Amino acid sequence: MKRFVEVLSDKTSLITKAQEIMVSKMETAIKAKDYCSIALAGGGTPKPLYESLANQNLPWDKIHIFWGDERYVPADHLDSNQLMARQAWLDKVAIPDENIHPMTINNESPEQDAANHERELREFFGVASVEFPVFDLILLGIGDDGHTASLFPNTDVLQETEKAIAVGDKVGQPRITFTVPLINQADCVLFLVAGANKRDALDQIFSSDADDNAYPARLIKPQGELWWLLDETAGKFFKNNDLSLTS
Ligand SMILES: O=C1O[C@H](COP(=O)(O)O)[C@@H](O)[C@H](O)[C@H]1O
Repeated sequence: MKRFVEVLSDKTSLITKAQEIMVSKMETAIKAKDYCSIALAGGGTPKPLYESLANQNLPWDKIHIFWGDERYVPADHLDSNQLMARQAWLDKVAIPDENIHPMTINNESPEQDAANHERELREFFGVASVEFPVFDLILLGIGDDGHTASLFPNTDVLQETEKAIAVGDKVGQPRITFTVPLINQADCVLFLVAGANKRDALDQIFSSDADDNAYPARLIKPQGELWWLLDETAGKFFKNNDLSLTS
């Protein structure tokens, strides 16, 4: 794993840098195999990135979009990660419908919905059940409790070693989520973190001796590149490319 940490002066610079990395990863993947697979994060932080990507002229027919996690709500619900990305970006560009691969919530059972999405994922990548698909790029955020995707602190899903898609648990509410081994198989994982409310969690995530299960973002160690982009308010006490605190 190659790890990079960058503290950007503000949220606009964070989004600009994230877009540069994304576009570069897309170009590399498309050149190598004629398509690119990207998993999106939900929440508020990546929304301006998606809005900015909506204004780019990219080879949309070669870009395949997935989500790293989804709230257990219908696709038209205001909390839906899919809805946010569609409204901010995907509905505004000429990406073919078949290139969009949401975690469909059928409301039968979270386990069934997770298993359905796992099957779709394995079919798309042509990967058998013992292996994990390799994403070109997975975007992630963190919560102020140290969760990432829907991998919440001290929950059973953190121990998952076989499934690629599983059920996360946000204090009793189910969510569908990529598992740690799926994320760690990626060529590139890009964390976007903004806001002073993330500082305490970052301290623990970057600490040499904190508990991985209490701060699940610590479990993310992809075989490829790991990028942490922090805005000034979140990353105030970190030096670029140095995981130790400066004060
Ligand atoms: O619930 C979620 O939260 C995290 C972080 O969201 P943010 O609004 O603080 O950026 C997000 O990465 C995850 O995808 C989402 O479902």
